[in-house]
Formats: sequence, structure tokens, C-alpha cells
Amino acid sequence: MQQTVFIIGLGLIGGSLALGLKRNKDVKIIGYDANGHTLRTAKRIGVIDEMVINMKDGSECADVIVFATPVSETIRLMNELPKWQLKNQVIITDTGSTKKEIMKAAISLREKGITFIGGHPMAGSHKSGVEAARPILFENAYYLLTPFEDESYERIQVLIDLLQVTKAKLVRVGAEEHDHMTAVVSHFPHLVAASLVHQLSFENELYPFTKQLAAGGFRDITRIASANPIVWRDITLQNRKELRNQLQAWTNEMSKLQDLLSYADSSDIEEYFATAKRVRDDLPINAQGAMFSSFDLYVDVPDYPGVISEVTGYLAKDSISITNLRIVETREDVFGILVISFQSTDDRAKAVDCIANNTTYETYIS
Ligand SMILES: NC(=O)c1ccc[n+]([C@@H]2O[C@H](COP(=O)([O-])OP(=O)(O)OC[C@H]3O[C@@H](n4cnc5c(N)ncnc54)[C@H](O)[C@@H]3O)[C@@H](O)[C@H]2O)c1
Ligand SMILES: O=C(O)C(=O)CC1(C(=O)O)C=CC(O)C=C1
Repeated sequence: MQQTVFIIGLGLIGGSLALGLKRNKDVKIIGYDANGHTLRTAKRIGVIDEMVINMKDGSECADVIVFATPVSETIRLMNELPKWQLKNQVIITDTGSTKKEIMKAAISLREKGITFIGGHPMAGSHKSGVEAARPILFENAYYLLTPFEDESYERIQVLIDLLQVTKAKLVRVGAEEHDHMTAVVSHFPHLVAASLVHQLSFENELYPFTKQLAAGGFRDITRIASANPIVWRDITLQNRKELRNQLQAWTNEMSKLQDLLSYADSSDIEEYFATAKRVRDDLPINAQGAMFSSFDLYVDVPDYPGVISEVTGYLAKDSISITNLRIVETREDVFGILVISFQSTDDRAKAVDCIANNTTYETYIS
């Protein structure tokens, strides 16, 4: 049976969901974005099957409506829906990073007999926009659903059946619990990343050379500070209470660090790092999802013209797809390390063999 899915907001997440759902040939994707350029691009590059230029047209013919807009916009737009002639059995969902405020706003839909099931795919990136969308983004990632407690099993199952094709791990949680857990592993780390970048820019006024030294570590820990500020403004506003609690916990941890720096001996300091390493090493970072991972391979290449196309040429010859390519500059005067990203660990393993078979360059997995 054909299903029509209407996606509102065609950025990284709306676009990736559209591409993921399109793998099911019985699903037709209609898209809308407030940004005309994004909307036309989404149609041109085949992210959506059809575009509409207002929400009403898409909403009235949809079996499922998905909001993939910044969370404050989602709440504003949800309130528009009851004005239109929606299908009787329509299911409304969203992809927002917060859930409590959204579920609160959904009460008015529910009072009008409209089904709303909150959703949040726990995969993403610091990139935004439709060009960054990927069909595999949600594969193996947790995809949290926050239906109302007494939502009918059949209605939830319709949404689960639809989303299954993305290969995400669908898990049901309460909205409050959701906002607590995501504050710890997602929202607060974004505040920390932004604050480290602020700290660097302050430092930079006194020691302008410092920025040049911001190599792997600083770049890794602050990658997410490059995310869309509007998306993160809205998340922060909606999850303020949990974020204040996290900040208090962080402040307590920092004061422990103050003590460590002032009084601790070398074994206590080593133990501090060792405990963190144990916990960090146990995180499931090699699977996409709980943490987004792009399966990077570091290649130590010599500095001569054409070396990058030489390496990518060998990979192309063996039909190994790459998703990204960059040079990590560790020193200004020395050619950096070539970092090639792959879609899967399998592709990366094939690349290691391919480079070993064709060159003498050393490869590393971080
Ligand atoms: N970026 C991530 O890593 C990530 C991960 C999971 C969930 N989310 C959530 O998914 C949602 C979308 O985030 P994104 O990363 O795709 O952002 P994005 O900036 O890539 O895309 C958002 C899109 O929404 C459009 N938009 C904004 N206001 C609109 C309106 N009134 N009507 C129609 N379109 C509108 C924008 O033009 C843009 O194309 C957010 O709620 C975010 O919290 C983000
Ligand atoms: O990988 C990233 O860049 C992300 O920030 C993705 C991330 C996260 O914090 O893990 C961001 C927001 C979400 O709602 C879910 C995933």
C-alpha cells in the first residue's frame, strides 16, 4: 500500500530521513522548506519526489507528517495543522532533539483527535542543510520515540513500520527521561564545545599564535561547535532546566579538578585520566548512532603534488567509496596527514589493504 510522507524542513535530518524512507518504493515523499533554494535543491537532487510551496497542500494529502525543523519552529507549525483538512488516520511526528516541550504542545493536537508521536533520531552531524543529507545517516543509530503513554499500539506500529527501512534502532522512552539523557550525552557537550572555542578566542587576543597550534585534540573536542546556531539555540531554550543541572554537575567536577591540580599527587592525576579512558573506551563508538562516527583512516603521505589523487585513484580502482577527504595540519610547515572517511568499517578495512598493496604509505585508525 502506498504511503505519502510529508516532510517539513529539508535540512540534514529532514533530507536524510527522506532519502532513507525512499528506499521503500511504496513511500512517496513530499517536501516543504521555508527556504525556497533548499526546497528546489531537494527536488533537483532527488531528495524528495514532489515539492509543495505551502504546508497546507502537503499536509492535506499526507498519511504521515514529519517535522524536521528547529524545535521552536516545530511547536509553532504544529499549531497550524488543525486549520486544514488532514486525513483521518494521519500520524504526525517530528525529529526534534528535545521532547518535553514538543509533547506538551502536542496535547492540543491530541485533544482534536490527531495522533502525535514524538521522534528523535540520535544521529547527526555538525553539518546542516540538504546537501549534507545522507540515506545511511540513521543506520544502527538509536531512534527514540515518545508517544503519549496511552497511545494505541496499532498507531505506534504504523510509524515503526514506516521508519524500519532506515535501519535505525527504534526505542520508546518517556519525554522527560529523554530530555534528561540527551542533556547529558548531546546537549551539554555542545555547550562545552562552544565554551572551549570562546576560551580560545579570548586567549587568541593575547597570544595570536595559539590558534595555529589547535591541532587534533582541540579540533576533535570542538567539532560540534560548528553546528547550526539556530538549531542549538532552540534546543538550549527548550532544555534549559536539564542543562542548568548539567552545568552544576560540571562545575562540581571542575572544582574537583581544581583540588586535583592544587593538592593531588601523580598517582591521583594518573587515576583521573585512567578512569576517564576506561569509561570512554567502553562507549560504542564504532557503531553509528550512540555517537556519530565517520570511520576515518589516517594516511601518512609524503608531500608531493598529486599524492592525494594517487591514493584516491587506487581506492576508485578497487571501487571503494569515500565520504570525505581532508588534510589534518599538525604543523604549518609540514604537509599534514591525509584523513579519508568511509561509510562503514568494511570499506575502511578494504582501503587499508588497497593502500598497502599499492603504496608504502602507513595507515592508522585513530
Ligand atoms: N543536526 C543534528 O545532528 C540533529 C540530529 C538529530 C535531530 N536533530 C533535530 O532535527 C531538526 C532539524 O535539524 P537539522 O540538523 O536538519 O537542521 P538544518 O539546519 O540542517 O535544517 C533545518 C531546515 O528547516 C528549515 N526550516 C526552518 N524553519 C522552517 C519553517 N518555518 N518551515 C519550513 N522549514 C523550515 C530550514 O530552512 C532548514 O532547511 C531539529 O529539530 C534538530 O533538533 C538534529
Ligand atoms: O554528531 C554530531 O555532530 C551531533 O551533534 C549529533 C547529535 C549528538 O549530539 O550526538 C546532535 C543532536 C542530536 O539531536 C543527535 C545527535
